[in-house]
Amino acid sequence: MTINYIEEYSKLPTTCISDALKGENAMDISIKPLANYKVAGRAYTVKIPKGQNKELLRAIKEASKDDVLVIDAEEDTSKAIAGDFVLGMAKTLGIKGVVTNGVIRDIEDIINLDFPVFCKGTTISAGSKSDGGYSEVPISCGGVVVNHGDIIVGDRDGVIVVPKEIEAEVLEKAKKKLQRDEERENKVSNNIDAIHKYIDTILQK
Ligand SMILES: O=C([O-])CC(=O)C(=O)O
Repeated sequence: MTINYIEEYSKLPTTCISDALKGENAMDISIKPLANYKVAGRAYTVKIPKGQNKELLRAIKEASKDDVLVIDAEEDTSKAIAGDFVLGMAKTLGIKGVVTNGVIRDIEDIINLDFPVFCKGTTISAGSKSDGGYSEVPISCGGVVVNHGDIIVGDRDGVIVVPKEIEAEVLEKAKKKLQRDEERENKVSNNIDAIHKYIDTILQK
C-alpha cells in the first residue's frame, strides 16, 4: 500500500514534527499565518527578485495540486509579492497554500478566500511583473533550506520543512511523539495527584 504522505502529515501538529526533527527545520517566527490555517503539501519552490512577481505567476501555472508555493522574496518587505487577485488564481488552480519570506497585500480579501498564507507581514505597495527569478530550485525561506518537493506543514504555531529524503522516518517518529504526548496529557488531566507525581519525577532527575 502506498502511503499518502501529504494526508498523513496533514493530521500532525507542526510541534510533533519539530520534535521528531529534534527542533531543526522550523521556519523563523517572523513567518506567520495570516489566520487560523492548517496546510500540508509538497514545496514548489520559487525565487523572485525584490518586488517582481512574474516568476510567481509562472509557478502558479506550472505547480500541481497538493503543492505549497514556497517563495524566497529575498526578505523584501517593501513590495507585496501578491494580493487577493494572484492568490485567488492560485487557489482556483488547486494550489494548497503559500509560504514566503516576503509580504502580501489585500489581507481582508485573502482571509475571505480561506487560502492559507504564511508570510512576514503585509504592505500596501504592489510589486511589478518584470522578468527574473527561478522555480524548482533550492531556496532559503525563514532560515531553512527548502528543496523542491520537500514536505511543508504549517499551522498556527508556524511552518516546518521535512526534507523529502527523510519524510518516511520523520512521519513515523512524529506519529509516535503525538501518541506519547496524548498519553502524557491524559495521565495528568484533572488529576492533582498525577500532576504532583509527574512534576516530582522531573524534579528528581
Ligand atoms: O497583481 C498583483 O501582482 C498584486 C495584486 O494586487 C493582487 O494580486 O491582487
